[in-house]
Amino acid sequence: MKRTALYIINPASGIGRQKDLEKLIRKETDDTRLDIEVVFSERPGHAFTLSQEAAGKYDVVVAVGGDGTVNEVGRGLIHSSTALGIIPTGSGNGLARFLEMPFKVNKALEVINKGTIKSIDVIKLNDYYSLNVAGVGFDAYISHRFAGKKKRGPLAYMQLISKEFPKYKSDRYTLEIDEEKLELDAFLISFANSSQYGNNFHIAPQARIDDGLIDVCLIKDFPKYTAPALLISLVDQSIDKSKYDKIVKARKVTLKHPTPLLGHVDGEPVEFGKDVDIEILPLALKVVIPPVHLRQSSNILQPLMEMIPIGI
Ligand SMILES: Nc1ncnc2c1ncn2[C@@H]1O[C@H](COP(=O)(O)OP(=O)(O)OP(=O)(O)O)[C@@H](O)[C@H]1O
Repeated sequence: MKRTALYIINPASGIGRQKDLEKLIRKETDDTRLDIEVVFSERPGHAFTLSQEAAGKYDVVVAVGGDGTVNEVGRGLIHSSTALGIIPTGSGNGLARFLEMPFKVNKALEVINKGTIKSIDVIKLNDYYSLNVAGVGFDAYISHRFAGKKKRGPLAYMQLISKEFPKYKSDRYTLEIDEEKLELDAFLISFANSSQYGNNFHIAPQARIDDGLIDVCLIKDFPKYTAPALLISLVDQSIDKSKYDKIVKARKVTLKHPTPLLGHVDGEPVEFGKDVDIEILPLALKVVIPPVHLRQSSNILQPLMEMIPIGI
């Protein structure tokens, strides 16, 4: 039986390769298997509305964009029969990389034509939903600073990090992780569903997306001179071996702070308030994943290669 798919394109995501995507989607669709419709998100939050309206009506709703778009579209499909598809055209693409989605658009479209469906967990933080990684601390601070900047892409992001890092001071947080109570000075605290932020920076190397658990990553206060080693350990997936890192797997977490917390959810800046209640929603979202021959595990150079606009 033919499946139905709604493509939601975010024209503002990524590094400017969105033009002609609609044509390419129509050209590469196998219309013996799939009936498609294509729409564009018109403003922040619009992809969520479109996706929520489509939940239960289409077999697949495809997010064409980065982690922000994937979050908006995915959030609209939680606990529905409709699966999330991903055509990764953003600048970080954390969930797409974790799921080993191919990054060439024609290959990613083949995944939508042929892919299989798997259920994944979702993390709920107060009224927000994270499909990938959410948190507070330095990464959240950077997401707030990065929002609204005209210069996008991984290089602009790294530039901002190197400018802000020397000035940044760790903060004190109170947590209850399942039954364990904890107070600590942390550089950042991440709540990870997948293993990586995006661009192959792995904050939770052992995370599994369907284990019903949140990987709570506590990066403690560390001397600034150890930053290069920590950065390398994010890339080579060994941050969990650092003495400045503690990772705890949990179902439920409460985070408290004396003043309202700036946070991020899948890289998008949010404001959490003083208390954050975090819980896992096991297997709450269906996702289209690539069949084995289309899986692409990516290396650290790939994000740079994607900036060269050939081969889409
Ligand atoms: N038509 C639009 N105009 C402006 N912004 C939009 C529009 N549609 C969606 N958005 C917003 O664009 C933002 C960025 O999208 P997205 O995260 O997908 O791309 P990215 O930031 O390039 O990728 P990544 O998150 O992988 O780094 C999201 O916050 C989304 O709400």
